[in-house]
Amino acid sequence: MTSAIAQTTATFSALKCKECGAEYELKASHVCEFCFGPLEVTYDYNALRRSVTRESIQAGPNSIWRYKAFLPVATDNPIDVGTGMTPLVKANRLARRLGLKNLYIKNDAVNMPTLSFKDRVVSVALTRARELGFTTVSCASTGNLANSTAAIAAHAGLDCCVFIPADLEAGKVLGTLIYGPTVMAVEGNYDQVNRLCCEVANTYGWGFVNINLRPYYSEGSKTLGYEVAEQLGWQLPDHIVAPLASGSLFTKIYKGFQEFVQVGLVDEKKVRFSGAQAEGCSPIAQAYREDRDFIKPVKPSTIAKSIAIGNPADGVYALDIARKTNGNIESVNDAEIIEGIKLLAETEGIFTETAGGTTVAVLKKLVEAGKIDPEETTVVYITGNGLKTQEAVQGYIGEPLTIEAKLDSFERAIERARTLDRLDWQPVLV
Ligand SMILES: Cc1ncc(COP(=O)(O)O)c(C=O)c1O
Ligand SMILES: N[C@@H](CCOP(=O)(O)O)C(=O)O
Repeated sequence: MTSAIAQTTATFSALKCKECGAEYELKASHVCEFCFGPLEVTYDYNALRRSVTRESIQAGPNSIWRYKAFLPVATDNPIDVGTGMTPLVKANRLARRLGLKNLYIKNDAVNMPTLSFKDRVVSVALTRARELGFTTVSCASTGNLANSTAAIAAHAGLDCCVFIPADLEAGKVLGTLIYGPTVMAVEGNYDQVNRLCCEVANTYGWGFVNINLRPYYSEGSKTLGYEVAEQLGWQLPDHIVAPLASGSLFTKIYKGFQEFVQVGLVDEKKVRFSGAQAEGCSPIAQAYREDRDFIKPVKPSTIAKSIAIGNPADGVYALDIARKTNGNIESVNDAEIIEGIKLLAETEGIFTETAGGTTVAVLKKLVEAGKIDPEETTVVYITGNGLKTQEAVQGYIGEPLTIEAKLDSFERAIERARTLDRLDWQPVLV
């Protein structure tokens, strides 16, 4: 079996406004000149139907690039740092705890190279940036995107300058600086960082992955839909639960499923889409609850900093998908987010960051409210790694028991652990 990237003629043809349908050439641009709607890449699905099969995908590399025909890059040598094809874990212990039967975790906490789903979108964006002739790349980030942009730019030999809010977690800041980019820590929240970056993008000839390259960048998230379909044996799940910040990830998983149906790789199915937000930044959940079809921007205040976007670019599209698929959008508070992180770690051995804690906590809330059928095949998207947001659980997970290097010290500690309720299992003696 070869793992070569299939030589394909480009199947993407234009940028199209999601609102008014105006078409544009494939340049670095993200907003419609007529109605200010977002631009999206269009594909020739008839050509894809003729040229792509399950077998041709499986013969491709063990990375997102096995789906290259569905991604907006022309080169046969994309930047491949092993991104994608992360495990789809059958989460039996978590399922039992919640009273579900068919629960899966799509684990992007172990994505390469920087342990979040952002490696997918950045691999696509920087490949496209190179094609469009950019030598400097940039982003407005809540942390994970900065990690990813810096790492993949380093690999590709691109100059890099990233913008983050100044109050990010240490792991996120260090996880960017290590790759040697220029890091601008902006005094302000993500929405202010993003506004500044829009101005910088108008002044400097840089490729901003989530601004002027956004139509290409966002397509990378479709691979989270494709992989789940392939890993479930070329079937769609019944229900997915995913975190929402800008709403882009959510809408692109939906687009990924739809495209696989459209080209005949999977059978049609109505997948329910449920979204998760932190209560301290839940503009989409609020609109959902209040039955509004517009988003009122909010000022974020939550430990879930990676998803703290108060003015979500794709919020209305995420809202629409949740409604039309009979899904839900829920929010949880910071204490529930911490419990969500612990629950996933203790049942499945997966340490997620605050975005994942939010998603697991929302899953629990939806199950308790009877909004997830125990029989449904449900996939929960875990999008980032807990090692980057250790501050969030500090003080909530106990301390190690310090002992002398002597057997009796150990045995006293075992007794102490039992009385402190820190040992709920019986040590086996020889
Ligand atoms: C770990 C993590 N999960 C989820 C999201 C949400 O993605 P989106 O902004 O596409 O909704 C982000 C960033 O926004 C993130 O960093
Ligand atoms: N959460 C992102 C920042 C925003 O990304 P976008 O896709 O919503 O533009 C990050 O990890 O930095």
